[in-house]
Amino acid sequence: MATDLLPNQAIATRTPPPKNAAPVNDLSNESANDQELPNVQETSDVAQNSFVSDLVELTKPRIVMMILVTTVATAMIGAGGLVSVSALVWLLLGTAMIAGSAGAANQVWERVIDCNMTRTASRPLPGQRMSTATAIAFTTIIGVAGTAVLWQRFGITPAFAGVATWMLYVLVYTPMKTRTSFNTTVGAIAGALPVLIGYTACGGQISDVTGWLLVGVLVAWQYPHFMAIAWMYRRQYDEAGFKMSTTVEPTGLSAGIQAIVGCAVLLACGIALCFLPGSSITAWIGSALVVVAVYPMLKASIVFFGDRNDQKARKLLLSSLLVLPAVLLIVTLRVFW
Ligand code: HEM
Ligand SMILES: CC(C)=CCC/C(C)=C/CC/C(C)=C/COP(=O)(O)OP(=O)(O)O
Repeated sequence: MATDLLPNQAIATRTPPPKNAAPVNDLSNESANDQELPNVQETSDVAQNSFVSDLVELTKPRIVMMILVTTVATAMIGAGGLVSVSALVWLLLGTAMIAGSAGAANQVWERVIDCNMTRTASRPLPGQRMSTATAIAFTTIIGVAGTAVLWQRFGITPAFAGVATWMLYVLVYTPMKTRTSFNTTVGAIAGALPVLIGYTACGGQISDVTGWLLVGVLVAWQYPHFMAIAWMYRRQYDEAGFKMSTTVEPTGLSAGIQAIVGCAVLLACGIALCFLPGSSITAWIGSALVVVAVYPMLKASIVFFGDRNDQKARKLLLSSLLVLPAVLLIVTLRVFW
């Protein structure tokens, strides 16, 4: 079973210790008495550090970090300018806690099926490094805390956007993953709704076209982003019983088309955001920059569509991780031009 790994996976993937593995300081082993045993403090420090790192891993930190990037951009777009440091700190803290809670709840839900994929088997729950009760307590605490921070500091709208995203991702998208490949569309909406947290927290209205165009940017971006991943891990998804575009249509042609269409819609939303404040030379410059920013991902999508292999898919994934921040930077700068 091919197990292409994302760069970080090579580090993150570790096989859980066999159930009957002797404990680290097994004093029944004679030779152990002759060796310098690590002192209790060192052992407990290591255990504490690994527990904390497992809690962080439960939140899907790299996805949360990118969500926070979108939050900073959409907050400034909603504010029509700079946002105070204190507001930004509370906004990022609240969003990170809700997003992390969603990621952790997803891992609680998938703790059994995650054992069936090399990519996810080393996570804290399938890796048996944390109890389900601890994970449930953790996701509840940070989810409630994050919602309270957003509600208290920014009002009910951004808090509601966060709770709605949480529920869509955990209670709708996650169970859909083993039933229909349409789950990706639901997941894309869940992954896009957080932009409304930053946008409405800092002055934007939920009825603004701008906010929904930003949602459109994120929804569109997730297709090239995930179709690359769906191809790279197609065998693992299929063997684990997930329904993804590349498992229900194994040639990958559908995945390639969805990636290209996602790039086209992303271009349209980005250009519309540049022209929304009015047609001007800066709108044309901004639009040209959006085209330049999206081009590498569009090219990678077309190349992947024409020649579907892991190497082309990895290039598409990596381009997606660069294109999103670039497009968000351009549409945010448009606020100041
Ligand atoms: C349909 C929606 C999405 C799906 C199905 C999806 C799926 C995935 C998967 C399976 C990975 C690999 C995770 C791993 O390393 O095991 C990944 C990586 C990543 N995703 Fe997404 N994702 C989606 C949307 C998003 C959104 C909305 C964001 C943030 C705005 C995001 C940011 C990232 C980042 C930064 C990585 C790279 C992490 C790394 O290098 O390991 N994704 N995504
Ligand atoms: C503010 C808030 C509630 C934010 C939450 C939004 C969020 C976590 C979006 C992630 C998007 C997404 C579908 C990730 C893939 O999950 P997956 O289950 O397909 O990934 P996996 O296969 O690696 O578990």
